Amino acid sequence: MTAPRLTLPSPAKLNLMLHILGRRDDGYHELQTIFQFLDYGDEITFAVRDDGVIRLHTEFDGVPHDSNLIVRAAKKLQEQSGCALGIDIWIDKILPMGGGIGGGSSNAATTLLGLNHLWQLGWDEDRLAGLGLSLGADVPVFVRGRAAFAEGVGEKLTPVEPAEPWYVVLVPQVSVSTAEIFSDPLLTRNTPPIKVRPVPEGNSRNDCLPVVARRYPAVRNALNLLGNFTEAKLTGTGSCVFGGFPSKAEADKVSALLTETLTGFVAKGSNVSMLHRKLQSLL
Ligand SMILES: C[C@](O)(CO)[C@H](O)COP(=O)(O)OP(=O)(O)OC[C@H]1O[C@@H](n2ccc(N)nc2=O)[C@H](O)[C@@H]1O
Ligand SMILES: Nc1ncnc2c1ncn2[C@@H]1O[C@H](COP(=O)(O)OP(=O)(O)OP(=O)(O)O)[C@@H](O)[C@H]1O
Repeated sequence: MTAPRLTLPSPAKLNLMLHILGRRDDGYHELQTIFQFLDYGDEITFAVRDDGVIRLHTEFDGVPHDSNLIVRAAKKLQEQSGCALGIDIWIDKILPMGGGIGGGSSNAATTLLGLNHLWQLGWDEDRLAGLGLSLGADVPVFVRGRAAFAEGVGEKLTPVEPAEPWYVVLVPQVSVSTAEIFSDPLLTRNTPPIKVRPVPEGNSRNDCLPVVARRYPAVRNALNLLGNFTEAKLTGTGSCVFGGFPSKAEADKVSALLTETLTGFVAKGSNVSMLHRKLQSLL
């Protein structure tokens, strides 16, 4: 008998602002950032196996099977929970890699939440977010599924409720290495912490932008083009660039003009991840 399949969303995120406060002894940077989700992302399908084998059936260019964050997340959860079950996994991948919209981190979080459900582990969110952090700084926010003001390396999360506009997201055809941007000597690393909550208006800067724009002409070009219509921002360390619009019609109009020469998409901002909305509907 074939096992039933469960398909779950794996949404993208945007960093609505990103300040770098300093560098820790382990080389990681202390940040303040606001994460919001997009109603746009990959879809991951799971089917439980009873032989303990973990197998991702979809191949990724340049990412070996055992290095894929989906497989690493599944293996860690299996090891730490002592679960004897395995899993077959397929992914419909639409999120660009190295785009700053968190595709790999989101895939890891969807895997953790999906397997917790299918393997009936009963882990709570704190424990899943803790395991997630060991896979990447952006994984915990995807595990928790609420738009958040993040501190530390991105793991200290306070829920926030920014406006939920329609975004035009441009995807310059370059993959930006997060590690490379964080090691650039010219990176601003001394922005004073914001101590007031909620974060006051006028703090929407991304400290990575000058370094990324200098290194990647394609990102600079996307910022300039979108900047003709709205405030154009960089998410994470890029490469993606985004701007908000009050309606889908306006976002579609600008997107149609820009995607004649650039790749991009339109998506709604969301303060609750579509993964969590789907999981809630299963209970
Ligand atoms: C820049 C952001 O995208 C903002 O959301 C994230 O903080 C990056 O999160 P991520 O892709 O999950 O990052 P990780 O896979 O943990 O780290 C990639 C590399 O970026 C650097 N890194 C990352 C996060 C951070 N707070 N400080 C860093 O210095 C480190 O060199 C690390 O080796
Ligand atoms: N399932 C996965 N999806 C995407 N990338 C993965 C995955 N597993 C491993 N990777 C590796 O992780 C790298 C970063 O991918 P990711 O899509 O998370 O980048 P990103 O959007 O810039 O993320 P972030 O905003 O978290 O920095 C990829 O270049 C790839 O080598």
